[in-house]
Amino acid sequence: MTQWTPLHVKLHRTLRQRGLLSPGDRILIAVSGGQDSLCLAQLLLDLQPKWNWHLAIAHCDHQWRSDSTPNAKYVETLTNQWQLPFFLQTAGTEVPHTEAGAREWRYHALSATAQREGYTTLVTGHTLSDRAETLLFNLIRGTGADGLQALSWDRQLTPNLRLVRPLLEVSRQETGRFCQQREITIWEDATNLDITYSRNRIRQELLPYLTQQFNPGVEQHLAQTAELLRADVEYLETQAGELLEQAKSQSEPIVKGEFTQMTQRINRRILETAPLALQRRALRQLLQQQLPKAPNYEQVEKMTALIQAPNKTQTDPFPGGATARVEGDWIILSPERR
Ligand SMILES: Nc1ncnc2c1ncn2[C@@H]1O[C@H](COP(=O)(O)OP(=O)(O)OP(=O)(O)O)[C@@H](O)[C@H]1O
Repeated sequence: MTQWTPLHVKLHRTLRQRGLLSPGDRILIAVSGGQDSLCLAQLLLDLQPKWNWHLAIAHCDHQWRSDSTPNAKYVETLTNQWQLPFFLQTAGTEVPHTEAGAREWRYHALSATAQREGYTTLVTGHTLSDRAETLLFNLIRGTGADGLQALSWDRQLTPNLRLVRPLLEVSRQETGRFCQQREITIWEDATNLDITYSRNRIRQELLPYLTQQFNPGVEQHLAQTAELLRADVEYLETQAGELLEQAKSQSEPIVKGEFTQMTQRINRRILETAPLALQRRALRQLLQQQLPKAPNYEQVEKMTALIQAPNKTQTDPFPGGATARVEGDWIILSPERR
């Protein structure tokens, strides 16, 4: 059996303490060929005899880079050496050549493979370094605590499939060192070096600058901040959900075409007594439930202002045409302008 390193011990402990994986789980590992996901695959393989998992590897070929086919072949060869099942998904021409478009297709393809092949957990190689970068990226674009806590340990993707990120306490430096020690060849993704992407500039320029000029532990500290915010956000979201339920009264269904849309009546007097943080979150949850697109900062602020606004105040239409207005003690959100 492979000699356990401190990294094996750390991962084993994280998995147990956080209840991320269970013995006997059927786990699909998303492997790009980069150092993080290769490190994850090798670590899980080393831990497998203790946990009795059923492991398999999935790779998504975006057909985007000129080396994408040999990249996929390389992951397949390694998988064969590891004697694990291998699943490849190749993108068609319809997949947009943007980071966001590629990501969306990838999660969709990975989920579809997992469900088809009967895997109940999908794991990715996101690290502490990704968490720090995501926090900075979202901070610069403007976000509340929700954006800063980005990258959770686990999330239900569908009723039968959970996404788990076991390496969120491991840095990119550690995954690099591990691959070197184990002599695992890393497939270098040339687009990672392209600093025209803001994410790469954060990785290549901003974080090294902050580390040298401000604090050598900045990456770790940012990741810890993300972890603290995660628990805060979870708590606040639960409280806001309860507040919203209290403030909601009868809903009046309106039949419109083949769709049934809801007019929501929200009691302002109940919202008024709650702290501003919960008022905002409760109304954002309401807008999320009712609008076709996630509401932005201004839209949530407009709704929140209605709590104290004079009677008959009305908002401009939200995307999709819904408007909100004040009637006495109530905020009324209706699917269309009156
Ligand atoms: N082509 C791929 N095939 C399979 N898995 C992949 C692929 N690309 C990325 N992954 C998985 O996603 C993890 C994160 O990769 P990366 O940071 O490049 O993506 P990202 O777009 O920033 O991810 P996310 O949007 O989910 O934060 C990898 O460690 C790996 O597990």
